[in-house]
Amino acid sequence: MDTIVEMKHVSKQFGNKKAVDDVSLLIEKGSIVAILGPNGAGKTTVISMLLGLIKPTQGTVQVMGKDPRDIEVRQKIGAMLQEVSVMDALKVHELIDLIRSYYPRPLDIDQLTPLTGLQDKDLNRYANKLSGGQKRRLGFTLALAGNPDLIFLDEPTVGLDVTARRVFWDQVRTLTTQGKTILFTTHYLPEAEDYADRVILFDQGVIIADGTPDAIKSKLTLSSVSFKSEDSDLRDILRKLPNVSDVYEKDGRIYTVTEDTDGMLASIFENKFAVRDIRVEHGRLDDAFEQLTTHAEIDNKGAVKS
Ligand SMILES: Nc1ncnc2c1ncn2[C@@H]1O[C@H](COP(=O)(O)OP(=O)(O)OP(=O)(O)O)[C@@H](O)[C@H]1O
Repeated sequence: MDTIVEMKHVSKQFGNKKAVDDVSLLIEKGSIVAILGPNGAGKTTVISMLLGLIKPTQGTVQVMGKDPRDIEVRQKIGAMLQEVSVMDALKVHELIDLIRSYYPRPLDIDQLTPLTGLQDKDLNRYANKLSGGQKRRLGFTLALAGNPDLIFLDEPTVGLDVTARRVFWDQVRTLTTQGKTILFTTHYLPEAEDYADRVILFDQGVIIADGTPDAIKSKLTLSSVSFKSEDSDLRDILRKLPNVSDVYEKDGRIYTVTEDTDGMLASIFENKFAVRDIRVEHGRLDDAFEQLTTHAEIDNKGAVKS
């Protein structure tokens, strides 16, 4: 594996608060990694350490084999943070040129705009006059301006409509084919599910799940095949089928819980069960996330409260 980011036993303490607690991780070059977690989980603290903005209290952080504060590393990193702090007195093209000037081998503006969807007509406008969506595109443009190898995107699609989101993620995918690595945060989990190669889920300063979205879902969520049927004996027959772990009825539908939805469909057709309106449902990353981050409180009588 070609490693671009390495954290070894990293902790960050703010006063009494341990925001990050003994985190170790490696990130592979060319991957798209989603850093997820509920509010206060430690995501921003981790990213700030990777960007070299704050120092760990303990442990080591290396980006491209060096300290992230090293100038050579900084010149290979681009970041799109939540609020683009747009300088009022500058026009869009001036702002882009300013950021380009910090980097040794920046992209030209006409290479950048097709990548980020910023329109030529926006280049001459004052940055603070742009709409929310245009500001996100400008933020993305500034993150890519220096032609970085490692790109941080903090909630990059907030305020973008559905089409703009899709175009955005298609462009991100294109960047990884050029060997670039993407680290992003989002509270919009379907986006992580659809576009991340890997999800790292933080909670209370530690990593509580790490893997492909499919691996995390299959470990934590259930799949089902459901249908409508008037056959009153069917539920008992279904319970006896191999791979069916539960059968229940909800809103006029019979649900069979199974890891093998294809096998379940085959059984329905082979046995000619009198069913209609068949649906196959797989658990979503949201379900896994909720399951992992809902902290059950135990009261003093030993009962678990969610
Ligand atoms: N500069 C700071 N001083 C004191 N406490 C801090 C500081 N920065 C973060 N914290 C605390 O550390 C914990 C982790 O914060 P962090 O901002 O990393 O979480 P997050 O996962 O990014 O949350 P969010 O999704 O709300 O942005 C929180 O309890 C936060 O209050």
